[in-house]
Amino acid sequence: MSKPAAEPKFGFSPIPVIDISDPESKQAIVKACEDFGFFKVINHGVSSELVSVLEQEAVKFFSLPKSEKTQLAGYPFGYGSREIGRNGDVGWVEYLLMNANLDFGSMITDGLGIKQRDTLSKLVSDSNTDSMFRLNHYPPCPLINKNTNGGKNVIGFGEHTDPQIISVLRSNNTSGLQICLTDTSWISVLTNGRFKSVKHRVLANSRKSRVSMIYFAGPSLTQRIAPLTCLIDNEEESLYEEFTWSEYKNSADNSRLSDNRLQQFKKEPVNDS
Ligand SMILES: O=C(O)CCC(=O)C(=O)O
Ligand SMILES: [Fe+2]
Repeated sequence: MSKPAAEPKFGFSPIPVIDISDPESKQAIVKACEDFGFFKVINHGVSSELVSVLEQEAVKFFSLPKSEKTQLAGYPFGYGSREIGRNGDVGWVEYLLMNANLDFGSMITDGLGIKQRDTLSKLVSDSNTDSMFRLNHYPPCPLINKNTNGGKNVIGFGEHTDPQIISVLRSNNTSGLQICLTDTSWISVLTNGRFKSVKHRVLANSRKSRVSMIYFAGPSLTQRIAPLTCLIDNEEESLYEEFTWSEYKNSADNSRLSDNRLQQFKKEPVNDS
């Protein structure tokens, strides 16, 4: 069971909304990645029928008896409940994590003005990428009650930055996702600090269930991770030591949800004095 959460230090501010049917949207995407690390997409061309079928299937799956769902329990892929990762993080959530593969990186590459059109998309679109699809279900939470916990928040999914390179999220109409606008400690290595990776969390709801679906795009395990050379100036130093995706994943596997997983790869600042 999750502990009642401390008062949020999460800020609120209008999130950029990007119409990706607009040819100018590529620049807006890059600006949103630099300023927030988060944006809402409209006119994305994914049919509402498809989305609602997927959502209904997710609801059907999570409505199955626990004994049937736990037959799919596994790590890293499979069904899980309450425990997030293997290092003691818990939340008011159950989920199903699957292996998956899509190509959508080229839009961001275009916006960054990278000539080789598919640089980023290649990273996350190989046939053997470490990409995944996650369904989350946050059932109504009876613990959010004035008598039992003073009406405090209950954490559905604790504060974290996503472990992969790009995340695409869709949720039903139940609110709960909060993004932290004041503390963006996770900084993308590939853009040498240019793009932000936003901290976020989900609060459980006392009456309604929340269902979310997220596609996490990642590269292949052997991929070397370093700033894209076309994005850094000649004199600009990389902020991070080089590492492979598999080295990063191994260290991420041993971290807690709120840890900064890139810290160990960060270069020591040079002291001029
Ligand atoms: O359920 C949500 O809306 C977000 C979940 C999330 O942040 C995650 O699965 O990484
Ligand atoms: Fe997340």
